[in-house]
Amino acid sequence: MNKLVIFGVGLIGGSVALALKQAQAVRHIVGIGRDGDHLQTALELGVIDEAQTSLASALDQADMVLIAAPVAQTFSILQSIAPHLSPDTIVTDAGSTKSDIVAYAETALGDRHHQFVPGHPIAGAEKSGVTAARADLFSKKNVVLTPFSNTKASDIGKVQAMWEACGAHVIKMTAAEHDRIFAAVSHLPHLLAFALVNELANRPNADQLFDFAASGFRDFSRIAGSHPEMWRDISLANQAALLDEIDAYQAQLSHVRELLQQQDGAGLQQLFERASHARNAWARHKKY
Ligand SMILES: NC(=O)c1ccc[n+]([C@@H]2O[C@H](COP(=O)([O-])OP(=O)(O)OC[C@H]3O[C@@H](n4cnc5c(N)ncnc54)[C@H](O)[C@@H]3O)[C@@H](O)[C@H]2O)c1
Ligand SMILES: O=C(O)C(=O)C[C@]1(C(=O)O)C=C[C@@H](O)C=C1
Repeated sequence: MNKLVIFGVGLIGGSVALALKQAQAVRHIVGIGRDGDHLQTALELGVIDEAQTSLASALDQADMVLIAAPVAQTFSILQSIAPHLSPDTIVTDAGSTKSDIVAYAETALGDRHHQFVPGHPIAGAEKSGVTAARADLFSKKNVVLTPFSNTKASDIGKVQAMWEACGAHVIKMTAAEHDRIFAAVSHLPHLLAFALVNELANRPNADQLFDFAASGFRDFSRIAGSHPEMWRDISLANQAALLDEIDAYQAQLSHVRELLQQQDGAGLQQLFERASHARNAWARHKKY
């Protein structure tokens, strides 16, 4: 690829840039950001080749545009690029939700929405910003694409090739299926971690509790250190699926509470065995 434009050069946008540079899969990367200082850091670190404030200059001769900003920013970013978008430029994104993004693309790009290929790399961290970016972040990780039915196969193929150059494996599904899956295995776990840490932090003896918290707490709560704006946007965008997951989790928690209240050791053991077996099987298979 000759020219890539990245909106949001943070953890994800920066890691894509580093991975593509390492693979020598791009000649020139232009960054556009909300915060000039962050973009300057990205330039100084050599993550991007050019920091731009002019959308017309940035989009001129661009092969691809990657939107890697919090998902609620996507609509205004798409609206701002629409007047400068040439028919040969492919637009994609890295947002953690997809039904909202698909709707944004249809509204903001109108009959040119087929130029947009929605995407989501299933890799990340609780750290944010370009200083946390890594060239190997997507190595052997999944990337989900939820393409429109009227997008050219060759355009989808270019986005797939971009992620494969980052070392990722690409899978396609519908946006609705994507949002249901990630509500269960990503969005709910983040909400639970935020809720637990918030509840403990509000207690009068929070300092004492955190002093004694060890590796169990560390592993459960790591993702509560994640970016608040990013997770606010994800939660609101995937509200319906997330509410269903909260209900299912609350029912399970009530069941555990009942077993405990009844001193039902056999019931608790059976539940813990099932969960432990499933978790260990996942870990063996995934090797994360
Ligand atoms: N962090 C993860 O684990 C992870 C994983 C997969 C996907 N994602 C998704 O990737 C996107 C980026 O997440 P991140 O972790 O890189 O966040 P980040 O905070 O590290 O980076 C986001 C960048 O976007 C910039 N930005 C915000 N609004 C903007 C706007 N209107 N125009 C241009 N730039 C803007 C911010 O200044 C920041 O530099 C989010 O949509 C998130 O849902 C995150
Ligand atoms: O490793 C982490 O910190 C993550 O939260 C990464 C994680 C995930 O839930 O697995 C978070 C959100 C993204 O959309 C994709 C990946």
